[in-house]
Amino acid sequence: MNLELLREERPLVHHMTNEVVMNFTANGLLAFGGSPVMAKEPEEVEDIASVAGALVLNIGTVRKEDIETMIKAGQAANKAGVPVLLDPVGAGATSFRKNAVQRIVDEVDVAVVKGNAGEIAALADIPLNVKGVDADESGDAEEIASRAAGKLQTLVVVTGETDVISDGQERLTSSHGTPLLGSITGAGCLLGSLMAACMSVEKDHKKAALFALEFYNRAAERAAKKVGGPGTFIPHLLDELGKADG
Ligand SMILES: Nc1ncnc2c1ncn2[C@@H]1O[C@H](COP(=O)(O)OP(=O)(O)O)[C@@H](O)[C@H]1O
Ligand SMILES: Cc1ncsc1CCOP(=O)(O)O
Ligand SMILES: [Mg+2]
Repeated sequence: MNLELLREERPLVHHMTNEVVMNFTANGLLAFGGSPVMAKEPEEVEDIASVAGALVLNIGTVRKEDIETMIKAGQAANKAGVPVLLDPVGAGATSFRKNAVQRIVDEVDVAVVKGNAGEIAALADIPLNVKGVDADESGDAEEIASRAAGKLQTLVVVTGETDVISDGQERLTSSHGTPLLGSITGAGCLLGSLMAACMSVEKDHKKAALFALEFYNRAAERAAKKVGGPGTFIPHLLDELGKADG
């Protein structure tokens, strides 16, 4: 994965995402070196998705009518060879969300599904306690990732204290990061944006996902050393995302 190339190209990442994290995600992706655009108007999503470097579909505050639009955008991305990342926010919380994800993966060729353990477990039909958009960390993330990858037939990323990437056969794990990421909203959503930006320049999506995970979590570790709590963590995280890895 060539970060210099990404920063030169500044890939456009089309987001159809939730209202909670739009600003934070846009700032984080800009700091990292990508170019965010948030757009969900049915009349324009195909035009934007087909010229983007990657498309993020995030169901955090999705409404019934948005699902059709996401599918439309996803299919336009597929036609143009633009990779699609799906973040199944809160998928374990309601059957509406779980069904929304199922419809999207049935109708769109999704390259990566990235979520926390509770969300991905729900998609793999593994029972776990889920409270809203936050994860229950009691499950076996490796097992959850493998089962979900098999069921969804996509690359799956399960986030948490240890992150797992699975394509159903091979599993990669990464244990960087800081618990402070769990004390701000949008930590997972921003990771998805960075991953999508990396997928636009690195066609081996497993490599792109691992690079994004490690880069992001190491930046968060450095930021955590400089702060006393979640309020000051956010600006330090943005600063660290703009630096070289290390
Ligand atoms: N306890 C933890 N220690 C270290 N890193 C964590 C911890 N919990 C989450 N992370 C990191 O925070 C980011 C968001 O993960 P997570 O909290 O699982 O997602 P979400 O915000 O979607 O629930 C990931 O990069 C993950 O590696
Ligand atoms: C709090 C909340 N509610 C609906 S979407 C959302 C943001 C979730 O962000 P993340 O999954 O990155 O924690
Ligand atoms: Mg999330």
